[in-house]
Amino acid sequence: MAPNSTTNPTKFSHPSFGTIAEDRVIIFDTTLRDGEQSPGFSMNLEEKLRMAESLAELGADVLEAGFPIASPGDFDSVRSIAQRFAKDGPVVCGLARSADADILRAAEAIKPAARGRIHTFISTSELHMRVKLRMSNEEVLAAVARSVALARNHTDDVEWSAEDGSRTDMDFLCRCVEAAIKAGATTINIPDTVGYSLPEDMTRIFAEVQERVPGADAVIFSTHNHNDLGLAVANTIAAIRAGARQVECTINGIGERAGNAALEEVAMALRTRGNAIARTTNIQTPNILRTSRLLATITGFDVQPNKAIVGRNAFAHESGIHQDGVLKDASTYEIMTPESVGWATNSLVLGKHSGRAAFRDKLKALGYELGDNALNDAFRRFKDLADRKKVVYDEDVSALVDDEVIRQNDRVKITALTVTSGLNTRPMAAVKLEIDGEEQEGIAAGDGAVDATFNAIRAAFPHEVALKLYAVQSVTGGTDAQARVTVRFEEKGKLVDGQGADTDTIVASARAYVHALNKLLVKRERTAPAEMAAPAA
Ligand SMILES: CC(=O)SCCNC(=O)CCNC(=O)[C@H](O)C(C)(C)COP(=O)(O)OP(=O)(O)OC[C@H]1O[C@@H](n2cnc3c(N)ncnc32)[C@H](O)[C@@H]1OP(=O)(O)O
Ligand SMILES: CC(C)C(=O)C(=O)O
Repeated sequence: MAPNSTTNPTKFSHPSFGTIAEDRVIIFDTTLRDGEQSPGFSMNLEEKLRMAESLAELGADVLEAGFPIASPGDFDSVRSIAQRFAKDGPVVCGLARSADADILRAAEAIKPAARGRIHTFISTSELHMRVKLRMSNEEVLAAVARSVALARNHTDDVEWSAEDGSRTDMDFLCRCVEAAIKAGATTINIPDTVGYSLPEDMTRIFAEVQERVPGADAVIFSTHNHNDLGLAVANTIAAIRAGARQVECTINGIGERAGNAALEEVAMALRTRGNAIARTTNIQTPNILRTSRLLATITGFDVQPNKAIVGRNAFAHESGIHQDGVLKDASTYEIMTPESVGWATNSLVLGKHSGRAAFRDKLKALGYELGDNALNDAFRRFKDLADRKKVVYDEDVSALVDDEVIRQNDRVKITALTVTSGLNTRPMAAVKLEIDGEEQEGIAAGDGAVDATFNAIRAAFPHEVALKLYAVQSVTGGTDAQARVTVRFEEKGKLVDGQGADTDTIVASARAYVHALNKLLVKRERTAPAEMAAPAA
């Protein structure tokens, strides 16, 4: 049994944290170091400082601020962050290879911090030692002892990592860990550097190392997982359950190649599945979203919409059955509240999979109260629109319902429209109108598709009217946006406006024309009831 497994928790005393509660997991954020190793994600000093501030507010316990030997800029960043947290705040950590120069540079960089850590590492897998380091086992063992001891001369808080630890021979890994502990390491990290492990590998490795290595119960074990197989968070949770007390993670899961375990996912897994995992963090989860967004703004890389916790769709529901469930009780489809991670609310996105419950709810929110028949008519048009349009925005719903409402008592209705137009073709339009219940057809040519359509309407329902205005406006953005068309007629000094909306501008134009025509008929009825609105032929 691992000495600090979930059934036998042990309290730790650590130079930077003192006694650590049995159920506490230390969050080691490496957004500014491993995260920055994502191609294209480099941050300048000012950006790193802003990010460090935000991570501290989020409640990260350790900030790995950079790799000081890598460049003067990296050194300055680590040093500036250490200066920022000179009185209190998170532990500030600098990374170093086992080389003396790396360790001395890291020591100098973290010096101003109230609590500073040197994190030194060396590869322990047979492949890395042979091919990359070209060092023997004994040389690596000596480097472990030497680097940790040197780091301990500069700070009490020293972390040692076995790079490619998860692919390391277990006997050799245990010897290295023992050497690091003997030399004074206070945190031992066993990374899955290339994201190769399965959760059961993590369980085995962490349990075995803690069981076999003398002194293991006096240090904190840490887990650092890459996402090459999409298992970084799963492996992190498995390591925690096998006794790891520190997790290394990044905001939005950024990091070398496919990235690291995402801090927000680990923190929320621990919080949401508290009973099963029995571990907590200091993360102020309502700050998660804004920290994630700050990183996206700084790096210029948004997270994908379906990203857990912080993706645009993480609390959005599009399908009718889910929306209906969420409206009845959000817990039917939400395992955590949106507010708990910083979202203002969840969202019911209207689309072709939505049902009446969500549509009715949206109408209510937009201030419409429709009877059952009107609701059904509007819902039919909404489904038709949703089939043509990827996202149905609030403005689309308003335009659609307004269009429906204004047409309820129309005497003239457009029931069909066919238009042909193009290059070197005379535009032609054919319409079918229903006039007081009777169908009339009209065919006409025109100077363009809209002109032909208006002429065809006049052919089906002869009338003379002065067209004073024709205006098209896009309801939302995108080529699939609805067009909202306004036409204005003038008759005997009186003006009437008509509106029409549709994803097809010509259809919207025809609707607008017919709408204005209906209003004109009503106007005529009012001014000359005896003539009963005969069309002015
Ligand atoms: C798993 C990880 O994420 S480890 C961190 C990875 N991050 C980075 O590499 C980012 C910063 N790196 C850099 O700026 C540069 O690589 C530097 C400054 C560290 C080194 O630059 P250079 O001296 O030009 O060496 P280069 O990068 O070409 O090669 C790395 C050298 O470090 C050696 N090395 C690698 N890891 C270690 C280690 N833990 N301890 C000692 N030496 C190591 C390699 O064997 C190689 O040595 P060699 O040149 O004698 O063959
Ligand atoms: C330096 C170590 C911890 C690392 O980044 C890795 O192994 O992935």
